[in-house]
Amino acid sequence: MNIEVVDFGAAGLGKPEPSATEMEQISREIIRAFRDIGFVYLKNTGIEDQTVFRVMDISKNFFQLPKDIKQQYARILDCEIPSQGWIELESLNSTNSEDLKEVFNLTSLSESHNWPVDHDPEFTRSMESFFKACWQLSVRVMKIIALGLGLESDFFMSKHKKIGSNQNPTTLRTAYYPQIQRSSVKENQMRCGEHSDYGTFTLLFQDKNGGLEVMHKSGQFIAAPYIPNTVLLNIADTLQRWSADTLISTKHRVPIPQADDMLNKPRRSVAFFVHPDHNASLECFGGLDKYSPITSLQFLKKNYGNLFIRDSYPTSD
Ligand SMILES: O=C(O)CCC(=O)C(=O)O
Ligand SMILES: [Fe+2]
Repeated sequence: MNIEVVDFGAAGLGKPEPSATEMEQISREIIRAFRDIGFVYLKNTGIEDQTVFRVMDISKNFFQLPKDIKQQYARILDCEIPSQGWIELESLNSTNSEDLKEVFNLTSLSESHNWPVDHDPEFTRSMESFFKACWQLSVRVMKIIALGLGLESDFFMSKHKKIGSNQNPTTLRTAYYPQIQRSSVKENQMRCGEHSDYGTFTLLFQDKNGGLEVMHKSGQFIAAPYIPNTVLLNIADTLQRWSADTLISTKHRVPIPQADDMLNKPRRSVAFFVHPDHNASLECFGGLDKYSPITSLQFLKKNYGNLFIRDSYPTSD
């Protein structure tokens, strides 16, 4: 019951165009890995640990700023980009206590809204540059998943054209999980409560402390440890519906560590949540008609209305 590791090398960033045979092999392996669990590790993607750890280190400087300064960059739910900004103690699972973490989200590259440029210009630059690297890798992943599902190679790309703008909710999230006092942990509280992601798929990078757990199709949670120089790729809710449940959006969580020495270690992670454009029409592909067509934004508003509270958000063709 392990999460498989797939070698993405031939399609990694900085490599020349992979051959059709190489692309087919990677896509076969990824789709096969998704049969039992909606998570797979990719190695040799062209994004190395060194780059990821640098983003985590620079993020820490932001998280260490006094609360009243971070508050100036807090997420504003009632605005065009409701995901962007700093969030303290978010709850990803409404039945539980809030998560023991703080995060900063970057969604729009074209707006400086909520950006701590004056307090921390290095943070701004490193997040923007990592957003772009993850975006490039995601485009390659989109091609490979399309191929593995027998779709046109630009099938997903054509629905994700506005990443980095206010017309697409794709988000880079840097998260900081502080040290924990066991006595102050509330009942059912976690570092990150059990949930599935909302969008198309997610790229997830953990620090060396690991800690993520993922639900196997048997219902049992299994460890998804840190593996050097890999990224975790997981299917999210929008792609599950779009694929008429062929691909499964897997629940995951980060519990409170059992070992006392791990409680004293802060934990960091960085995630890139890929979403279709707001106005992308999601008709179940492959000739399946399990769910009626819906736009990406309608799907988000229907299922995550607590985040998408406005009547309308920017769209254009
Ligand atoms: O921090 C992690 O490893 C997981 C975070 C996560 O799953 C999320 O923010 O959606
Ligand atoms: Fe998640």
